[in-house]
Amino acid sequence: MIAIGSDHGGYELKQEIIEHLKNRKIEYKDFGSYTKESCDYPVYAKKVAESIIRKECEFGILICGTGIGISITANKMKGIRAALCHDCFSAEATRSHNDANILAMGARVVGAGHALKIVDTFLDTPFSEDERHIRRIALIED
Ligand SMILES: O=C(CO)[C@H](O)[C@H](O)[C@H](O)COP(=O)(O)O
Repeated sequence: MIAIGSDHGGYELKQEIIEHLKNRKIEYKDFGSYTKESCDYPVYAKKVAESIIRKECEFGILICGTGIGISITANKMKGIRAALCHDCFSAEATRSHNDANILAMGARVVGAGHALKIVDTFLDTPFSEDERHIRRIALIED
């Protein structure tokens, strides 16, 4: 199950990603926002992060205008490793090396076509399970 959330700045891209997840038959839970009305990204970052901490969802996708505010917020929560990615190389590396559990993007930074490729790369790349990466993630958690 994928948790997805955005503020108003990310609302339209969120809806495009939801359509993409439906086409790929990937289950998702939409934590809002549900309109383009101005709202506060920390609210949605918290909802998505909590669903991962509860293990209700395996991964999260968070979108705001830049991806910055929403990823800063998510990373304040223990157990969350939110990666702000605007290219496929970073999306692959953060899954493989950091075992990132949230992908953050900025809808004012990246186009929808590219964003969908980044989503696919993130969701389709496994964690490497390499000892050095496990050690570094444990240091993050400490
Ligand atoms: O937190 C952000 C900046 O890193 C996001 O991009 C927000 O979406 C942005 O600040 C919202 O801006 P707005 O002027 O209220 O639309």
